[in-house]
Amino acid sequence: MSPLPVPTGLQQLITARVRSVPDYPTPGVVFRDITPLLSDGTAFSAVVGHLADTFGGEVDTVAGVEARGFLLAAPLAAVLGCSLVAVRKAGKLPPPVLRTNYHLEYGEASIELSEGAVAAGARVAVLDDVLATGGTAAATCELLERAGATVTGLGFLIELAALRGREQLIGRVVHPLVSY
Ligand SMILES: O=P(O)(O)OC[C@H]1O[C@H](OP(=O)(O)OP(=O)(O)O)[C@H](O)[C@@H]1O
Ligand SMILES: Nc1ncnc2[nH]cnc12
Repeated sequence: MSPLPVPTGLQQLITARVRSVPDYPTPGVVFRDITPLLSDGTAFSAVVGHLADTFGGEVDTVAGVEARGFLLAAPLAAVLGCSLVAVRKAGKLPPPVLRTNYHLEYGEASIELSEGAVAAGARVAVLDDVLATGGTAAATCELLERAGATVTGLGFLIELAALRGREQLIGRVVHPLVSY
């Protein structure tokens, strides 16, 4: 698939509604807070609409990464009429699960996927708010592929380009709506 160009007006809407918080959650990190965007129904609807235009007809399932990825994946799955899969932080899903460990910009974590949550052969869009180092997204792809799914593409509200997350996603379709 080839992602649609993001209209300049939509990019401006997003950047105007993402709050940058220095030194959170640890010194040196600039945290990109999407809650002002979520508070603006028009902007949020435009974001989901663009993602639907991008992934519509190309996927059977939308996978959201806990927690902020759920906020994008759930409305997208509903608009597309696709199934929704939750990729969760370790310990939140009942067994049996597939699990993997990964590194974050500000720590380490493990994520899990319920066995049987995604159909073998399903075409999946992975959704998250931020692509930073790419550890979360790469780990999510690994879990989905271990489950037998195909990752058609990954959608992000924000790419933090300096953290070079795309290097973890070489060969994949990566579609951020804005890049910082
Ligand atoms: O590209 P990476 O370096 O892996 O970072 C990106 C991930 O970090 C954030 O999640 P976080 O783990 O902070 O969890 P949250 O959504 O529950 O706040 C963000 O929502 C992405 O999932
Ligand atoms: N700087 C950042 N802001 C928001 N979410 C993040 N996830 C990883 N890095 C982040």
